[in-house]
Amino acid sequence: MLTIEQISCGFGRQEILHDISLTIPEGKITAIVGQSGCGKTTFLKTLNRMIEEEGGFYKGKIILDGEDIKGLSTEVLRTRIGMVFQQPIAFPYSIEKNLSYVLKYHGIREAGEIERITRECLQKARLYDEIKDQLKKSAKKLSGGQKQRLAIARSLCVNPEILLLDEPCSALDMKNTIAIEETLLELKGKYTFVIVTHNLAQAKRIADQIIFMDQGRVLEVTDTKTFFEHPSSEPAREQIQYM
Ligand SMILES: Nc1ncnc2c1ncn2[C@@H]1O[C@H](COP(=O)(O)OP(=O)(O)OP(=O)(O)O)[C@@H](O)[C@H]1O
Repeated sequence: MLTIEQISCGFGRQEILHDISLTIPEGKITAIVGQSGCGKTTFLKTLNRMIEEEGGFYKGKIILDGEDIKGLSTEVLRTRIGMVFQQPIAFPYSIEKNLSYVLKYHGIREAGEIERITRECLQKARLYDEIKDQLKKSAKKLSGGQKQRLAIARSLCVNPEILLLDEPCSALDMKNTIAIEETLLELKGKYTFVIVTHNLAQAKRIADQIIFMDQGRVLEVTDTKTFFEHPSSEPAREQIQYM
């Protein structure tokens, strides 16, 4: 569903990622792994054209359902390809309003409909049961793990096809990490997830496909079992050895 054809990208005159071609399968979890600085986040930011907002560029084609994403407005693209960041973002509103303002922005005005989607997305992100009596309270009071699940719920409420997640668990404890992993496992099929993680064990637990990057290049794109049992590149073998 998302095809990447000969992508190179970078900042200023410096090319950071070189000649990447691969496919992100629909309804699966793809994990992007590789050493710090190899370009994982840059690759993720290219997929929804955030790289250009940060003064970067990309060459090549990114095809979403047969259509070059350059033909889509940024607003439509970000609705279809959502993003969750490493540092959880909770806006300084109530928990409820963190989602409802996004829905209103997208033209949903009917109170019952807003309430239904808000509840459904908080449930999908495994947050609803914990906070259902505090929906009017400030989202700033949530814990880091709850904020990250709120960010996931907010991304889901515009019904994206793909959700990009950049190290979503790196600041979280094991309990919250597991809640997020279970959320992704439960929702795959309905959504396509692409997750950057420095945690190989996490990639092994949840991913269907692994993209292994090294120094701005993709060295392996393979199913998770093959990657961990028979890595084909020396850098991947080295990293797996130290898991
Ligand atoms: N906005 C930017 N301007 C210039 N160079 C950048 C920018 N963002 C990233 N880079 C460079 O791109 C390279 C890849 O960085 P990136 O953050 O994509 O790697 P990463 O694999 O995600 O690293 P980490 O695992 O540490 O988060 C680095 O050399 C970095 O300095």
